[in-house]
Amino acid sequence: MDHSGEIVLVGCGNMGFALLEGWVDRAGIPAAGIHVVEPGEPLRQRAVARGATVYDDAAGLPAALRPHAVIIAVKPQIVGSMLGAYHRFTDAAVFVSIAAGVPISTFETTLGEAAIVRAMPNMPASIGKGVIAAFANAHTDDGQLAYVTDLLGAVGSVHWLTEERLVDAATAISGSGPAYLFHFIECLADAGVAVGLSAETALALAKQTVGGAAALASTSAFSPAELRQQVTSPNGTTAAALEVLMTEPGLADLVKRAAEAAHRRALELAIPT
Ligand SMILES: NC(=O)C1=CN([C@@H]2O[C@H](COP(=O)(O)OP(=O)(O)OC[C@H]3O[C@@H](n4cnc5c(N)ncnc54)[C@H](OP(=O)(O)O)[C@@H]3O)[C@@H](O)[C@H]2O)C=CC1
Ligand SMILES: O=C(O)[C@@H]1CCC=N1
Repeated sequence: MDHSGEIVLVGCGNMGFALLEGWVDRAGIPAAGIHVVEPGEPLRQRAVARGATVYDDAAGLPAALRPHAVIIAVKPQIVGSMLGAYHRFTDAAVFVSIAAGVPISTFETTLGEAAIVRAMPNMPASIGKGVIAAFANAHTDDGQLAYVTDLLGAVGSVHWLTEERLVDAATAISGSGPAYLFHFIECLADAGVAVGLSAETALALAKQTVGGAAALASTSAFSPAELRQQVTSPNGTTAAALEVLMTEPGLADLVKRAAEAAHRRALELAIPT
């Protein structure tokens, strides 16, 4: 990847900082070229600790700055009101929004015929293991598409989508998905305590089980269903557990309803408050 381009990162909260960490710590993108706009003093300080240049407001950005990319990582509800301050970058930069639900049309209302990408990363980007779904508007040229693919690809695998509405679907699966898995780890650890393990041992076993199973599922030639069958001895312990998890409506229904709720919320976030 060409590391010479400068980046403006707007919002350095949970996900903005995860991207910053991934770019600087894992992908070797020079922190000095990353300009972070973030009102929160402690959050600016942790960005400074990674080597980024920080500002409490867009007005502080240097007049001569011509970034290759402006990353919008603020809450969906405030996107519309803060975009105007970045209009001056539209002639040189591609705008990459990670805001859940906010449609490209909201950006075009303020930015006009700018290059805009709607991307949905997830938290494991902070350790270079993210997955990012993305959709670009028609004003994004091939060079900008390649640049954004490299930039997002530096922190995870990038999947370009053919329709913007699919970004909301991806949000419900991979954007929010890490939280589902973190909750599953909590549940598995609690279950471990219930059958007699110490809290510390139960959490260690639960974390490594989910991490190991995810790594195996990612790298194995077998499908998740085949791997599940390999763990399940006839009339054994796993079969006893899966009878609980897979008897309808079961876990499948619960996960489907959870993802549908996330998807509905993404659609609601498209409507300006
Ligand atoms: N968390 C996640 O795993 C993921 C989040 N996203 C999306 O990323 C975006 C950010 O989410 P998340 O990081 O969790 O939220 P956070 O609230 O942690 O981060 C947003 C940050 O932006 C700051 N901010 C507010 N106004 C401005 C402004 N005008 N200019 C610059 N920064 C500003 C906020 O400060 P303050 O709090 O003081 O207002 C806050 O520190 C959201 O749109 C979300 O949908 C996408 C994928 C995954
Ligand atoms: O919860 C949210 O709305 C954001 C989007 C995906 C993950 N976090």
